[in-house]
Amino acid sequence: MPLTPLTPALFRSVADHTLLAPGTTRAELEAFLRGARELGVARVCVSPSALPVDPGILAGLEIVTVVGFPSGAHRAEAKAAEAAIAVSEGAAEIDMVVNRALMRAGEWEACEDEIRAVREACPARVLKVIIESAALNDEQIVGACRAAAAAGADFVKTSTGFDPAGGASVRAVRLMRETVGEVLGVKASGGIRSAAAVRELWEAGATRFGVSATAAILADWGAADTDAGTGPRPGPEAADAGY
Ligand SMILES: O=C[C@H](O)COP(=O)(O)O
Repeated sequence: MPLTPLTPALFRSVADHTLLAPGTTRAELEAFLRGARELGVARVCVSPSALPVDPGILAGLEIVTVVGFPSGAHRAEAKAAEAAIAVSEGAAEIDMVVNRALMRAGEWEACEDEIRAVREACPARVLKVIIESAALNDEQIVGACRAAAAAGADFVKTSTGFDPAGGASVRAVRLMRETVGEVLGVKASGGIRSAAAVRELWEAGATRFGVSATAAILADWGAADTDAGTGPRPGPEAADAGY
């Protein structure tokens, strides 16, 4: 099947517009959410402590949050509890960081158990598994993707954006896509700063993007000349249509 061209409108429907900076104040969060509405994105990714968000301020934006973030070195029960609380406070999607020690040691059963514990804590929500691909070798990336699929995750995600090893790469996205086939989504995140980078990652198999530089990316795209700003936000069907 030919790849759907990634337009700015489609990008807005598959971008998780992100603010995960430690120390973000309530006023900064509100400014970020106002900016998200102006950008016309469908979804925002914020820290769990930012929840719940006043629906008046949220104005229909979907909430993605993170658990075990950013190190992943938390107990599985703690990650599951974080996910359950986030769901009760309005999160539509959960991005969990997997225990890196398990992936580096090839302890795939334990890795799968950890992901399943979070899966069971948020059964009706989209679950993404952050594997911090820049810190793993190919064999570890493949193992982590298989564990995520076996545990019932919806997406594998390249990076937290906070690891010195780096963020999303075309190579990792391609390997992750090859491993999960069309069954899971692949979220590219961390260090994505230009429209060209987004398009390259899309062509490599990414179907979702975690980006804090959303405004700069859209400006870079020349989106102001197309449908930026106050245009209609893509409906849920755009996000559900295999992206
Ligand atoms: O999960 C999303 C990442 O934290 C975003 O990273 P970024 O700030 O480099 O775009």
